[in-house]
Amino acid sequence: MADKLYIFDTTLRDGEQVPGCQLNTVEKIEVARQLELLGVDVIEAGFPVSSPGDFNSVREISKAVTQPTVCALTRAVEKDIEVAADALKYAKRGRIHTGIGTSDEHIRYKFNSTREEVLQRAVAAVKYAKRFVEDVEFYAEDAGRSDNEYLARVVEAVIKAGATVVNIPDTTGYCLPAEYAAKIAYLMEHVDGVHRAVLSTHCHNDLGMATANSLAGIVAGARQVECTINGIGERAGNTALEEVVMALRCHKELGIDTDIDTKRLTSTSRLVSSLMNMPVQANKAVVGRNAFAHSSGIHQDGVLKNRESYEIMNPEDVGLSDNAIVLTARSGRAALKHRLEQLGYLLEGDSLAKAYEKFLVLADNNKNIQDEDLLALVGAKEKKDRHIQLTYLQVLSGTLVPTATVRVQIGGSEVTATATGNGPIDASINAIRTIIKDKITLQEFLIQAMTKGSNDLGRVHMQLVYGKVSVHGFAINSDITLAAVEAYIDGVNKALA
Ligand SMILES: CC(=O)SCCNC(=O)CCNC(=O)[C@H](O)C(C)(C)COP(=O)(O)OP(=O)(O)OC[C@H]1O[C@@H](n2cnc3c(N)ncnc32)[C@H](O)[C@@H]1OP(=O)(O)O
Ligand SMILES: CC(C)C(=O)C(=O)O
Repeated sequence: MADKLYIFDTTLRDGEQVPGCQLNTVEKIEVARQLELLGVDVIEAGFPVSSPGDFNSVREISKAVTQPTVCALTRAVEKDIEVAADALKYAKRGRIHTGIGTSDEHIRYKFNSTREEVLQRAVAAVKYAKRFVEDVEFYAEDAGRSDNEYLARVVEAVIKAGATVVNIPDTTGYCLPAEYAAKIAYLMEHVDGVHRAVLSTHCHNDLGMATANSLAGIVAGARQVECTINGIGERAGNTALEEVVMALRCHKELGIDTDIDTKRLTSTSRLVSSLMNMPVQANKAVVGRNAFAHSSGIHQDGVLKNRESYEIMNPEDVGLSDNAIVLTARSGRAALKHRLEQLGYLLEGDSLAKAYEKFLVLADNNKNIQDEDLLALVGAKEKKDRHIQLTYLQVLSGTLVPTATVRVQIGGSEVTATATGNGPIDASINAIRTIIKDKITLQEFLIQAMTKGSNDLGRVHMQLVYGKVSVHGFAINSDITLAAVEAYIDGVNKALA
């Protein structure tokens, strides 16, 4: 049985500190609900004293989610703690996250204070927060640069004062993984009563080591990780939730796991990216556009022979339908053959070699090779020359028996058929089946919105089987019934050809 790592998501607090990423309450609730579905343990919903808007967001999120703990950030200041407690009033499980800087840089310059005074303020803040909630997390800001001996004294004192979780932030993203691991190990070893609280990591990415540092801290004994979706956060960002979660799934030998439903990682990443207007870089680990895209011939050949040749994660596990074989001038014959097969063209030997020669000329001059380019390359018939063409479609659907009337041009004459089904697409396909007598089975059917919004284009992909031939039909239309019928007819044409 793996040890549980608690996932503390701070997308709505530290992530939202990014300029331009501010969300309104409705948007924050949407993200919080998605985080709940994703299975995070704690949602840090905001810093209530900072503005009436943030106060309101924390209060509304407290009402909107039931499973995760809702957490509110404060300084080691009584007023902050009172306001946070008020904002958390409706939370089923509320946590106050209070703290103060413990590095000499913070103590000297930010607070013009002394180590002893800061220690006393830390203890007082935890004790004060305990008056309002049972679950109090303490953060030792800039712990990454804090002296370990002093840090251990602070951690011990706040645990004694009732802290349930103690956060050891590498606020400036300064630490090296071994250094951060040694810090957590030092605390695990030298703090009396350390097992009465959970140690937490909160690593920033200033040197690109946030995930590595978090994992190092986890291996050394921390059992909560503070992270954000897509790694957004102050400056260079925070630890990316998806990276830690998938690293632990890939490295089961560590014996540590989370309750995250990884199949929701991609959709959560896209939601946060679009609401926060923060594009995800194409090569971002786990959720970037290219994270499962293979574009060079040797890799494509390897993946087509066996996915595991170049993939350590299954794309389905992070919520993608499949990996992507992207055709470029660096692709080889295996990838071209594979894509053409998907389009319904089986090329071998000489014909594949000829098509590949033409493909390379095309790819050297075009960054994006479209399916239409490939079809032209193999001399596929234009749509208007296809054996079967749709000329008319009418569907009735709603609270009645879905019915479709379909008219097609087939071998020079027009034929009309009407059928019912359990929905408009089923009815339309049943009508086509009464016209085309050949036994063609629908193996797979996928409808995808191309971007978002109710006026979006729908892309339909159907896999059809005719005897031993398996073909793929595609179509795009803002009317998804029409797109489905066109995709079916596209597949039928390929199968019969
Ligand atoms: C590492 C982090 O991410 S911490 C979280 C960062 N997030 C934010 O700062 C967003 C929300 N912040 C705010 O809205 C405002 O800064 C407020 C409401 C908290 C404070 O606003 P102001 O009262 O105008 O203070 P201002 O922001 O100018 O300065 C911060 C003050 O808090 C003090 N302070 C900073 N951190 C702490 C702390 N953990 N505990 C106690 N006092 C602190 C500073 O020393 C400074 O005090 P001073 O004015 O006596 O020198
Ligand atoms: C407030 C704390 C947890 C923080 O964000 C940091 O230290 O980076």
